Parts: sequence; structure tokens; C-alpha cells
Amino acid sequence: MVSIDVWNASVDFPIFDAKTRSLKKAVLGKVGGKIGTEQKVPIIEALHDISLNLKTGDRVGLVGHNGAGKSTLLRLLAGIYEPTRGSSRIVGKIAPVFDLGVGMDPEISGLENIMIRGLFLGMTRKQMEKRVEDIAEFTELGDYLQMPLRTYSTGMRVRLALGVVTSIDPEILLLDEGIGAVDAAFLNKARSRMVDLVKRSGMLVFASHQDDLLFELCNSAIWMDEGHVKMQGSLREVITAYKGRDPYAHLDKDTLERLGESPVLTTKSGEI
Ligand SMILES: Nc1ncnc2c1ncn2[C@@H]1O[C@H](COP(=O)(O)OP(=O)(O)OP(=O)(O)O)[C@@H](O)[C@H]1O
Repeated sequence: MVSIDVWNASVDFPIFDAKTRSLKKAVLGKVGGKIGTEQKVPIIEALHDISLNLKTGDRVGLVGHNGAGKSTLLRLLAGIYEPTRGSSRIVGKIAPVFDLGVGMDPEISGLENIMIRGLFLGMTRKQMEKRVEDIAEFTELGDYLQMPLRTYSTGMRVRLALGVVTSIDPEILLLDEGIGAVDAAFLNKARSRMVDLVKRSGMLVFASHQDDLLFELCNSAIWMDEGHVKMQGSLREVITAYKGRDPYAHLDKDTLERLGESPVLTTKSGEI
């Protein structure tokens, strides 16, 4: 069993080199966290009084405007950031996939990078040895896999990284949206691997601005706004409130069936 519990947690970033006078205007900005300027050192309150209880089987999408606190929350859930106030408890092994390039070495070959990246994400060498061939085939990189990573284009690097990420067996999978930065054709190919990956994971938390990926991978959502949890509920309810319209309303019958959704949004209190 895996679980993540967060109690009244806040995360502050003190900004030591900011000019307080010019910052006062930024408080009125539409995106980003709250900037407090009362103290000598300005503080960005990236997360404010967050309480969450996530358990096995939860597949949570994080939505919200730029700077709303999604990435900071993922890093808090990963144990990378300690709460400035409040507390958190993580039970389970975390696979944080925040930046597809992390753990890659430009000087070694694609094949060697597959192994290194797998180890970085918590797999054993034996497990990775069994999967290397499958990953190599998925990437369609052919002889390039013998070449140093520095000779790869951005898209080729993402293919490699995505191949490895979708081959791991995580207990808790934390995904930041970088995963969407592949070309559409390849993402389509990766989609079924992503779905399988999420099925194998004990828990998923996924920050994304892309509705279709959220529909595919998540069953509930949290709407972050200025460092607060503005709403938590079923994915459809939260996205409908966040966007101001039901995004499933225009999906065709087959897609709705595949996602296990009905043509109209119903809540406990009935249709809306
Ligand atoms: N390392 C940092 N130092 C200072 N401020 C930070 C840092 N990381 C994030 N912030 C601030 O915290 C707030 C939340 O940022 P975060 O990256 O969590 O937002 P986000 O919802 O992931 O945004 P986006 O959708 O643009 O990726 C923002 O105001 C941002 O400026």
C-alpha cells in the first residue's frame, strides 16, 4: 500500500536578491504565487495551507494557471521540498518524472543512457537489462542508439527518455507536464505505454495543461490557484469548473465509452 498525507503544508521561497519596491506591483499579477513584501526579504508563498490524503489507486490530475503551484506541490509530494510550515508523510517509493532530461549523460551512448536513467528511476540493473531491447525498439532510433547522446536532436532525446520512463514499475509516479513535449505522432505511439505505466503504478499525480492526456491517465483532479487547493473532485467536475465548460461534451461516443464517461456530466446532486 502506498499513501501520501499532507497536513496544512505551506512552502515559501525567500528571494534574497529581489528589489522590494519594484516587487509591490507584481502582487497584482494574474499568474504566479503570492509575493509577500512585509518582511525584509520578499517571500513567494508558492503553497499555502495544503492538506491532502492520497492512497493506492488514486490517479490525480493537477490543473491551474501558470505559477499556481502545481510543480511545487509535486516536489513537496516527492519529498524534494520540505514544508516551511505544516507536515507531510510519504509511504512508498517515488518515481519523480519532472524533467525528461535529468539523469542523462551527453557523452555516453543512447543505450548506456537507457540503463543509467532506469537506475535513476529506482529500477535494478537486472530489471533494466531485460527491458533494454524493448525500449530500444520503441524509440525507433536504430543505429543512433550506439552514438553519444550529444548527437541527438531534442525530439530524439525525448523519445529515449519516454521509452525508459514508460518501462519502469513505480509505486508512486509523479509526472510534470514535460512529458507532453514530444511530436504528436510519437505521443500517440507512447499513449498506450503511458496508460499501461499508470495502470502498473500504485498512485499517479500528474500536472498538465493538456486535457486529453489528463482524460487518458487520471480519474480525479485538484485545481490549484495561487498556491491554494481551489477544488478537489472527479476529473470531469474539476476541469468543467476550471474551464467553465464541460470538455467531455464534444467527445465522440467511442472516446466517451473508452474513458468510461457518459455524454452528460452528472454529480451526486444530479445533472449539471
Ligand atoms: N525555486 C523557486 N524560487 C522562487 N520562486 C519559485 C521557485 N519555484 C517556484 N516559484 C514560485 O512559486 C509559484 C508556483 O510555481 P510553480 O512552478 O509551482 O507553478 P506551476 O503551477 O507549476 O506553473 P506552470 O504551469 O507555469 O508550470 C510561482 O509564483 C513561482 O514564481
